[in-house]
Amino acid sequence: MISGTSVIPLLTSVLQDDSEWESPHTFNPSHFLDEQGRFIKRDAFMAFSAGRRVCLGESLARMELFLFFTSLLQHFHFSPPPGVTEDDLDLTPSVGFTLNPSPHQLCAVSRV
Ligand code: HEM
Repeated sequence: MISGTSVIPLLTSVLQDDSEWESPHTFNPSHFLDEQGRFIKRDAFMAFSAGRRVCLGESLARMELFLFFTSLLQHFHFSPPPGVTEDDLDLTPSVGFTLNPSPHQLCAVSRV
């Protein structure tokens, strides 16, 4: 490869690799749980890339996401709106520069 060539890694090649993930195209948090429900680290989860150009903000991003979501889940119970079941939810991502969830309505009921 010629020096100075721009390289754009396609992380979907590993993040959606069907030899690595049980259901690579669906939102499935169980990918990160063993049979006992304990967290497992998956080497194929490379959302922050790897090597020399790995994300410099990885630890900050992981800490922020942990604090943000645990704090929400400790304070609220989330559910679909009345009349909608979890099976009715369409979790197909909208495709853009990144994969985003499509807009949903939900109820957040205070736990306290
Ligand atoms: C969920 C959140 C984040 C994700 C998924 C993410 C993902 C990534 C990825 C995949 C790259 C490599 C891009 C490439 O191929 O060159 C990258 C680079 C980078 N990220 Fe993040 N990032 C996140 C949050 C952050 C935060 C919070 C910061 C800083 C506060 C940050 C700072 C950087 C920097 C400076 C680079 C460039 C590193 C380099 O090329 O030397 N990122 N990020």
